[in-house]
Amino acid sequence: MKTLELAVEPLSREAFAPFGDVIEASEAVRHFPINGGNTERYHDLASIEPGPEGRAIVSIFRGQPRALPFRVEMMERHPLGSQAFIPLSGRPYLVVVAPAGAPPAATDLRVFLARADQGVNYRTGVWHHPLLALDAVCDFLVVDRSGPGHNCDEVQLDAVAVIPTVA
Ligand SMILES: NC(=O)N[C@@H](O)C(=O)O
Ligand code: NI
Repeated sequence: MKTLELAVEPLSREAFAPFGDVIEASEAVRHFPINGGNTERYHDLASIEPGPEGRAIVSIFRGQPRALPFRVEMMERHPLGSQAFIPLSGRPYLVVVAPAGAPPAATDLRVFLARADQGVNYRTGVWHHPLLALDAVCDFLVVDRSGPGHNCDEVQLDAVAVIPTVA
């Protein structure tokens, strides 16, 4: 099968906007002091979409590290709800996405390197690769949907998309 190498981009709110939200305490988001000034609230960072008859739930995913270079051969989507990952283990991780809609070709994929202080929220239906932890076993807080209906579609890619070793 054909292979292609993917470029790895730094994760930013702007670059990730077609796919969902970046969850980070950035000066670019609305923030304000609470608790008498003891605490700063970085407000309303992600749109959690529990979908029809759904309920937003909080889980922890404990991911085994992926070896690089990594061969992306499949993608998935959640057609009924959003899915957010917030890193808990102080390490960077990889995010692979493609726009919602028709199943992606390997050339449609975008790869982002997320810092340990950045979470992501995949908008409903956005294609993504399952969790890609790096370097060590890492925990992630996950906010996604529980409810009736089929909420995970998987597709095999038309080519193998290789994520190179990142610095
Ligand atoms: N299957 C599952 O809950 N995990 C995936 O959705 C994922 O994006 O990691
Ligand atoms: Ni998922």
